[in-house]
Amino acid sequence: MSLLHVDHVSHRFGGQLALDDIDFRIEKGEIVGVIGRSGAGKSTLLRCLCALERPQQGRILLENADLVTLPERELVTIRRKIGLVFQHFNLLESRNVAANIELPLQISGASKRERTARVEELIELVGLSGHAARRPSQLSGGQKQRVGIARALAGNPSLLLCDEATSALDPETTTSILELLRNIHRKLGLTIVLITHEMDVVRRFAQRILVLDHGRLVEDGDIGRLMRDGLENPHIAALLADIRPQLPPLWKEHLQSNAFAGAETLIRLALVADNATMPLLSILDRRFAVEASLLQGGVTDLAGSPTADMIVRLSNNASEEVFTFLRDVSQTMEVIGYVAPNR
Ligand SMILES: Nc1ncnc2c1ncn2[C@@H]1O[C@H](COP(=O)(O)OP(=O)(O)OP(=O)(O)O)[C@@H](O)[C@H]1O
Repeated sequence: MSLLHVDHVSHRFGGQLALDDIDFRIEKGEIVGVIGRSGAGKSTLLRCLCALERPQQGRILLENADLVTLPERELVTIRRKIGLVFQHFNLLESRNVAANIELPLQISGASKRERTARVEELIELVGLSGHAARRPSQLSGGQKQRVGIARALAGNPSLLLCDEATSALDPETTTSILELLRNIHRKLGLTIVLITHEMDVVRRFAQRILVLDHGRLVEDGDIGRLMRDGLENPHIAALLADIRPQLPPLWKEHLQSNAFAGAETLIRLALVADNATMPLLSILDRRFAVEASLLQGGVTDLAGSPTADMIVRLSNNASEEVFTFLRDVSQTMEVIGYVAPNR
């Protein structure tokens, strides 16, 4: 039995199909990233997963209980199996750190002794020892999110759902929160679903990725495989666009979209799998006598595999044979434009 089975779920707002026949399973202990651009359906899916929205079609089975058909009073119990971590933390300023973490335990009727012991344990788990008496306003964004995570874990959920949990944080704090989530996963074997629009977060954290696009599930697979094919897969490449090398502004100014006599060509290409580490520039020089210079990019690590992603300038003697070779080694090779020589 899967921990979660989203079984052919569709949901419409008026004429707008927000979720279109979404179907996937999540097994216990998985770390899954759900990614999509704005309007892809991420929030709607999240709301359905925590039974805040009932989809019009399909089933959502959490440990075999169908969130779509359960009566409201039974949903209260089921919702306790889901820990929610929010983008903007949603902490109560009237309560200190310990009391914020304690809140769900109070609501579920745990005894004072149980609550105190659990809160102490959670404060240590999220690295906030010594901060129990502080108010949210006395904490940094990263510390607030640690409180949010501790509160989400208070009731020992089966599933931790993180809704853009790092989107309000700076890159360094994002890294520390992802490390914390990874540690928690290791220690507790918890199942974590991270819903985000940030590909960089997903590629660093998740084991598996689900890509939503216009309400449809367009990719579902092992992150290593998808990242290795990533730049050659249109859905993944579009999501990676933000973290791909960009042409420096100085070059953009002089870029022309049509070729002209004597023009040099600027190309963007990604080399994946075995091609990632090929000495491309020296091959172009030796085999084709084309002078190629790297303007931006290099070899990066995508889910543990080297991937070269770069913008390259080719001298004006690059023939059709050269472009055929480049398309052969990189399916994503594209001409960005043309510049006058000696720029
Ligand atoms: N309450 C609503 N009423 C009408 N349409 C809605 C409602 N909520 C979402 N939609 C529509 O459903 C589609 C999916 O929206 P959703 O908010 O789930 O996307 P998202 O991926 O979370 O986007 P974002 O990253 O911008 O939050 C969008 O076209 C949106 O306009």
